[in-house]
Amino acid sequence: MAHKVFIDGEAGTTGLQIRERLAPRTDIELVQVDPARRKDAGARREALAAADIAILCLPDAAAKEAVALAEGLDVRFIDASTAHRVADGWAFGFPELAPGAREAIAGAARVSNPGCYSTGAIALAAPLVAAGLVAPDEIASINAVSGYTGGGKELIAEMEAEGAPDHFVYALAQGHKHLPEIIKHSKLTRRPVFAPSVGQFAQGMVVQIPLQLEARKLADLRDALARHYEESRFVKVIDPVARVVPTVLNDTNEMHLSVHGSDENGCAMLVAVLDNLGKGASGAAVQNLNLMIGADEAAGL
Ligand SMILES: NC(=O)C1=CN([C@@H]2O[C@H](COP(=O)(O)OP(=O)(O)OC[C@H]3O[C@@H](n4cnc5c(N)ncnc54)[C@H](OP(=O)(O)O)[C@@H]3O)[C@@H](O)[C@H]2O)C=CC1
Ligand SMILES: CC(=O)N[C@@H](CCC(=O)OP(=O)(O)O)C(=O)O
Repeated sequence: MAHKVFIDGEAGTTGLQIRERLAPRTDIELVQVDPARRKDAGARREALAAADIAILCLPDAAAKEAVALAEGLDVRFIDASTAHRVADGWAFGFPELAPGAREAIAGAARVSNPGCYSTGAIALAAPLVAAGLVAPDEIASINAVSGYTGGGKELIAEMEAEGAPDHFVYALAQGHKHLPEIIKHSKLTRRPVFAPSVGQFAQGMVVQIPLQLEARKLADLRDALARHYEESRFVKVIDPVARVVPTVLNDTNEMHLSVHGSDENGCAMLVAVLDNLGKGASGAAVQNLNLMIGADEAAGL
């Protein structure tokens, strides 16, 4: 029997892309609300009651509201928002994070997806901290550039309007919403300075972590990442390239990690490339859904 899936927020950027990935599948039946009533609490509760799994593609407040609306119902959640990424009782939806993560997601009633920048930052930092190669207080800064769809419908409208900038940096006040999850799930003990930016392109991102090598060699870092991800179908450790282009993995659920720098100069740059709407959002949600329903992890991806 098909699994019933309700995408709450299916008219949004993340929701639409999840719907596109799920619509052709015969093992999934989409539960939908009349578009005119998509923000109506009663209509949403009816959809939640009819669903086995609800995927929340909503602003944080509306995601919390959806969980409250489902009180007493037997529906499992995948939340794409920031609302529950460091909350107790929620599995963190990054199957490649550590041994057991995949099984925890598969058996969970509530799964919270990582943010897009967080996916890149945690993918680089967590295995190196876990291996003892990077100290928990060592990562001083994280830099990133994202396509503008990362900001949802509002930022898309702004960046597609006449006179929009080619590039901007933001979140300079150091309150970016992804920092708590990056710290928690990478097991950092110091808050990194985070420098995200947005470019005049729709999808794709690069996340960078600079490091002083000290006694390490680049190969130590690269080998540890390669070992951690050797079984992964979506996360690959690749050779460094001279120019890192944020859009190369668009419309895929893949993420490429690479270790750049120079042993001679003593500096390293860890780099992650992903599609903010792929492995950074909609692809990750579908991967987690696959695990939760016991389907092939890569189905529809
Ligand atoms: N875009 C990205 O790259 C990523 C986004 N996310 C997260 O996913 C979530 C969705 O983001 P995104 O798709 O970009 O945002 P969008 O703004 O594109 O879409 C949000 C959707 O939610 C709908 N909505 C708002 N309030 C309610 C409500 N009370 N009930 C039902 N629907 C509601 C909106 O309706 P309306 O159409 O009327 O505006 C809109 O369709 C956010 O929490 C975001 O942080 C996570 C990772 C990456
Ligand atoms: C470009 C842009 O504006 N990006 C968003 C984050 C996108 C994202 O990942 O949203 P979630 O936190 O819900 O995952 C931001 O910086 O707020």
